[in-house]
Amino acid sequence: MAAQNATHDDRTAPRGDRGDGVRDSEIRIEQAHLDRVYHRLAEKIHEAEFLMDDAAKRGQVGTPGALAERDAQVFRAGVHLNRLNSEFEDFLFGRIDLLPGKDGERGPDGAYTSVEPADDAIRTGPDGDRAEIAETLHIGRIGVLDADYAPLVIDWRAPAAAPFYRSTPVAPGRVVRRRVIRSKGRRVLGVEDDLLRPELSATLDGGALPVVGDGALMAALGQARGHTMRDIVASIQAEQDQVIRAPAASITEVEGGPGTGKTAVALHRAAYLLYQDRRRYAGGILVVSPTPLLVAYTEGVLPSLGEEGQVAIRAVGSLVEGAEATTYDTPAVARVKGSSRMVKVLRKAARGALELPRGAAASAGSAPSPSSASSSASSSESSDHGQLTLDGELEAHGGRPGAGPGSRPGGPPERLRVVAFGARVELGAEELRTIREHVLGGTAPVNLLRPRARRLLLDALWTRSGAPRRYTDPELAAEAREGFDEDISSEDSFHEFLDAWWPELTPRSVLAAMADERRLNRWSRRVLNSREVRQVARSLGRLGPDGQGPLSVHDVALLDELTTLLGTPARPASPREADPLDQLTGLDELTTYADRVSPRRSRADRAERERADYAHVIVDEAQDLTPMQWRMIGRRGRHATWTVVGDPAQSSWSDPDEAGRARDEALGSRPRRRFTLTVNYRNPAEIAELATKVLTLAMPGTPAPEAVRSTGVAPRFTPGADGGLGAAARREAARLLDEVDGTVGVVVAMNRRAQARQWLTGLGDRVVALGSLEAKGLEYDATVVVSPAEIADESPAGLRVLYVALTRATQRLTVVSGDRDEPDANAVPDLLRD
Ligand SMILES: Nc1ncnc2c1ncn2[C@@H]1O[C@H](COP(=O)(O)OP(=O)(O)OP(=O)(O)O)[C@@H](O)[C@H]1O
Repeated sequence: MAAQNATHDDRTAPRGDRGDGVRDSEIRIEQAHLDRVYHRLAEKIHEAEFLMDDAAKRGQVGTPGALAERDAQVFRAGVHLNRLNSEFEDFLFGRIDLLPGKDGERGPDGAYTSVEPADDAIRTGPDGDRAEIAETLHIGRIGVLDADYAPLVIDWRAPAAAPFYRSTPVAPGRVVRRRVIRSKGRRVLGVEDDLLRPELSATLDGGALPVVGDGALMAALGQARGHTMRDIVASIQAEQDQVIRAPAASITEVEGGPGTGKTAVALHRAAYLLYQDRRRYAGGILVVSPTPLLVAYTEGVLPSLGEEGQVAIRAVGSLVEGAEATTYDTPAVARVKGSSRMVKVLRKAARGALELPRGAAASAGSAPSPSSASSSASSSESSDHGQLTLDGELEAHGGRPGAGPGSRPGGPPERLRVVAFGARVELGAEELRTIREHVLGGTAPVNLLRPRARRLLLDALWTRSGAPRRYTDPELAAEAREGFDEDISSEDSFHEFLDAWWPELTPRSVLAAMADERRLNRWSRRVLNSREVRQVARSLGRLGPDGQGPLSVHDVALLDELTTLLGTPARPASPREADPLDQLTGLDELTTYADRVSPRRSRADRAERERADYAHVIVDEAQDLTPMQWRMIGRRGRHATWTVVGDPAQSSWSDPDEAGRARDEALGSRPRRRFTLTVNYRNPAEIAELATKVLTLAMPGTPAPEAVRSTGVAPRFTPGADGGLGAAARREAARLLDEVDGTVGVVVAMNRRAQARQWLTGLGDRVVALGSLEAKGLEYDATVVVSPAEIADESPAGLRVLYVALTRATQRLTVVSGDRDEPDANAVPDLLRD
């Protein structure tokens, strides 16, 4: 739209406004329409309530058929009622006034399908071009038809609503006036118009077409920011609309600089896809976000668009069930853990962990002994010689007296002894090792190899017993073998031996076992250097011997890789919870109303647990994903279509080429459709200009998006040198809190996070302290960026991280410079000078 082509000055007076009289009368017109819509909604709600009531009465009949019918009817009515009620607030937001269409045909939703004006729509004359408005469409969050099935409101995602977003003064199609309606509850508060054919004298119902205000975009951008993102449904711009409505086939890639609406567009696309093909996407849409802060910030957008439940928004550190990252690794450790080199290391660890002391890597058993997992060099892996006899006797040399194999502190048992055919049969350490190596020879997941290992143990015992020599008749031999297997496998002690020798490994325990530097060194030979080994081992020490300690964001991708490498053995399904209705009717397949409309949370929880594969995956801030994270996300979208949004210039990952290869692998060879967003809706031109200096250093030659507005207020620089960073940051945050109505973010280097929270104590909840990596994707009315040099020096991708930090503000930016910034006399850091 017009706003994309020129920087708008917030200080100029609105164009096209013909005074309060016109505005008021236009508001009255829209109010009358909204009243009609509400009236119709009230009728629909009444219908839904009647259905619920009627269905409840039918339930009293008590026959299985009546109950089933009641249930289905209550469900339909309940969903309908919910939908109507939840969309009741502020759902009518747009209107377009159209010229007659070329063919003038109406589509299934009652709207004209043609986009171009009819040939005779515009009459040229000596006083200029004239035309009459042929049709008016109102756009809202859901579609509403009147009693005669004529559209009162068209769903924003319907094809007929597309011109509301797509039309521009350059390509207006049939749209003459595009209006955004602001309403709260039942009251229309305001209207903002864009005139898309300003040269045309258009009439509506015989009178001149009035135009009010200066367009909704500027009104939306000027609003104060809160702690959550708002939807942009009323002011989606043409280039954004193209992404939102792009066909879902294969892979949609979107690039764009800071503030170009990538996150907003990605979320609106999720809502659009569900509208387009609900059946297909009921399989689930996953939105992957870089941080829990961004998840919390964006979570409200989809519910505000009427979509919930089918879309899971997850931080990249929360993608594995039961794991929630709560810490960050240092950049050096993150670099190693995120690299695809870790695949090799983890493969070795997953197999090598079988050799560990029982408590160190197995799921079952008691807490590990002090000499296990995280203990360092002294934790020998084969000091114990526990053995087992099938007559139930355990001989534990070096173990605690009387302890079973599940709690022995040493390594796996080194001898298996059974009594068969009245004689003792034994497999020693060497044979056991040979069998293990043989079984581990393939690539199958370790936990799934246990049945094969068990079989080979039985084979070896059978051979060692001498039975093959005794039974020359194959039929007799087979029979005897069957009995032999049965006898041995039915003994508890054989199971205990197996549990100790081939325990079921858990990803967490294997990861914890990697905290032993010597062990990790062995598993990562020729892959990691000794410094890397030391750093990674030390960071994994945080997990504790049982692996239950806090996880870092990068640990989660390692856990996911281990989950695949280890495999999860099939378990008996847990019985479905008894439903009272089942007992009444015996109709097992019937899902009850209670099931379906039970609190959304439990349904979402269930879905999350069950879903390993999604129908569509949306990746936000894709530039930040490490190769290991791409592998993790790729596993969740093997059969999915994808939308991937990001900005290479904001990447905090140090090796874009390696990440690029992992991304290609995750997305596969399917065709890709690429879009670029070019307009910065967040930062005023003054802030964008400063940030561009860092962009030029970080990624020379990368074009910066064009800022759409200006505030006339330049960024402020202030010194915080000589240990005065905290005082200066606090003072500037307080000043900004006075200057803006909304939020203030104070962005510091990651290692100053805790300190920064202290600095801001007592300033209230409109101000937030953030580490540079946490600022990703967020925005504030005003920001204080503390010591750009500290942020830039923190990692190899530091300049790009600084670029992110500098582009978070919608109104004001203050930069506090520290000693490291080498500020000039005006406190401008070296990095930000021309
Ligand atoms: N068409 C629009 N109408 C109103 N506001 C918009 C529009 N497009 C974007 N915005 C606003 O601009 C801001 C930036 O949007 P968003 O966070 O989606 O950008 P982004 O490209 O993801 O930014 P970054 O890469 O910096 O994280 C948000 O406040 C968003 O609501």
